Amino acid sequence: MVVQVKQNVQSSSGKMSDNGPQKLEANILLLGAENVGKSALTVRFLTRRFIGEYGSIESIYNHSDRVDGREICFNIWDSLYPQNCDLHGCISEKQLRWADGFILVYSICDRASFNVVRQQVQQIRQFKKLPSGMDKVPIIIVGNKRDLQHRRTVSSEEGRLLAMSADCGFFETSAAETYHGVLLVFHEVLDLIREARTVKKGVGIKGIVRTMSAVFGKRRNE
Ligand SMILES: Nc1nc2c(ncn2[C@@H]2O[C@H](COP(=O)(O)OP(=O)(O)OP(=O)(O)O)[C@@H](O)[C@H]2O)c(=O)[nH]1
Repeated sequence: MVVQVKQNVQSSSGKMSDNGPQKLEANILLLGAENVGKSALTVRFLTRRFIGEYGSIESIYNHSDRVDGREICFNIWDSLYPQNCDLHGCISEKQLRWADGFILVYSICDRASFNVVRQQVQQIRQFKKLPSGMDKVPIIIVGNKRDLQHRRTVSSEEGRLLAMSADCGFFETSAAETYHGVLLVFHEVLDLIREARTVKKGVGIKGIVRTMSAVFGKRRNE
């Protein structure tokens, strides 16, 4: 598999890290069947543009931006759906290891692509090894090509139900029509990654509950 690395604005190590309050680095993997708009969503997010044709090249893009006053380095892997699937289904072990968060894309006009997303959610939930302390992998499901309502074969309801049942975020959008909708998708996956990392560090809700229990428990024993 050839993965082309494109430097966009600033380079990075490709590994999720949190270097103090200034910089957060997040690896985001786009998955889904062929032709659903993975590249269109990625390019829209990176350049604000929809250029129509993207070719079939697998790329990892590095892009730095400020979100909520904090510098974020996005590493975005725009994948190709493989011809042959391996032990872990159609997501490689390398991809599973690399990603901090996943965007699973289908086309609202292509039921087969919706079924691919259904399988890929299961594969991620089954095979992605969670770093200790993290309780779930951040996943967003995206129904793309919302502008093609007249060709719709997957209802919004079905998309939402799948996302709910698999505990994922859900958006319907159109890479062709809206930059803002696409921005929301990437910011949401970033939020989920940040949340997961906070829980991992033990300062999330569970961590606070544990700390309070420890304090009050100790007082009771004094
Ligand atoms: N109408 C419409 N067309 C779209 C949209 N997003 C992508 N397309 C078109 O769908 C086709 C496939 O888009 P890509 O972004 O190359 O899809 P992909 O999932 O990266 O495809 P592979 O590289 O084969 O994996 C292109 O002709 C795009 O112009 C959208 O939101 N609306």
